[in-house]
Amino acid sequence: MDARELGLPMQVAAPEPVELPDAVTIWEVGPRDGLQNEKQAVPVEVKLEFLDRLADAGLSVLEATSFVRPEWVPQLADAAELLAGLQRVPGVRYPVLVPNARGLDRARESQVRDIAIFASATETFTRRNLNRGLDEQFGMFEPVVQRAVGEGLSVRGYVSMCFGDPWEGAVPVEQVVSVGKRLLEMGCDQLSLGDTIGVATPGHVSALLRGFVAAGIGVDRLAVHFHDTYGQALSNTYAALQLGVSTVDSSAGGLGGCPYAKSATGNLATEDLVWMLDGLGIKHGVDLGKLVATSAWMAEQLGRPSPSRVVKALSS
Ligand SMILES: CC(C)(COP(=O)([O-])OP(=O)([O-])OC[C@H]1O[C@@H](n2cnc3c(N)ncnc32)[C@H](O)[C@@H]1OP(=O)([O-])[O-])[C@@H](O)C(=O)NCCC(=O)NCCSC(=O)C[C@@](C)(O)CC(=O)[O-]
Repeated sequence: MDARELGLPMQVAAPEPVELPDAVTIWEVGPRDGLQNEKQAVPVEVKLEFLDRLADAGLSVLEATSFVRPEWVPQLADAAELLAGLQRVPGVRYPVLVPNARGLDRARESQVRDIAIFASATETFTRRNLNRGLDEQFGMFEPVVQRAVGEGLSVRGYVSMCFGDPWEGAVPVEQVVSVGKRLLEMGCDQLSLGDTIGVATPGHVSALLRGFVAAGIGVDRLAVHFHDTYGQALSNTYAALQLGVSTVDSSAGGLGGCPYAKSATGNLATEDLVWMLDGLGIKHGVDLGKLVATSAWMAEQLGRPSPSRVVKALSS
């Protein structure tokens, strides 16, 4: 797909910078977003070692897997087996994706404490990813969120296609804010704003975040989730940090992609993020050496090199 035919990237002027946060929570999505699109089966033992090594490297939030319909994402069909074998490290959270009541039942059977629902800002992607219409998705999520909150779970709400959609082109800020607002009103405690196909640029990121703030939603409730298709993930993250966002999603070694958005490539690499945060003096709690060794090991398991610049630079 050539995003320029869709009017992307959208040109939005960058705003005045504000102070950067002192510390950032890295929401590591490698085990879930990173592996969900792998063609070859990844053995559950490899996934477990991946999770253990990421925890040992100091990551405190590890998005472990998804309790989606196994036919839709076969790579994560082993979710229950994975969580049964997981040695949970105290202080580390292991959120999972849950789309519906059946997913929540399965997650609860696996003693999950943190879940994430995943909405889309566009009609087409909602249909492709959830087999539901844009409005219909809320009817699916609402009982899940209500029950999860009632049972004391934390609930994150993803919003996909926040910037551009491969079928619909540029996505208006108001459309994204409206979807995000509904998820927060439902009871989600945090939103993760996804650039699913990696077409955003820093000015567009600022405009979206300002749109949320103007709607009364503080940046403390927002996380950002960038894919690196056009090489903008790190600059986009910097734009979000400038506006006070302090939760950033990334994937060890830059693994990733969405099986229902073919133009989605890997996520922002956690190593690249850590390198930048180190340079800015922002705390994150991660041991970069251990993380790079983990991604180099994972690249061997998958039989291809990591796309992360920092992994390449530090493991050669
Ligand atoms: C939402 C559904 C389930 C609808 O899928 P559906 O086919 O419409 O399912 P249904 O509701 O019609 O149910 C049909 C059958 O599936 C079963 N079923 C139904 N749900 C489940 C479940 N949870 N676990 C196990 N089984 C399930 C259900 O019990 C029933 O079984 P039957 O009664 O016929 O025997 C499907 O579309 C789905 O699983 N979609 C997930 C797609 C996905 O995981 N995409 C990737 C994640 S999103 C992403 O990566 C983006 C993100 C988050 O990273 C941010 C960004 O980058 O933007």
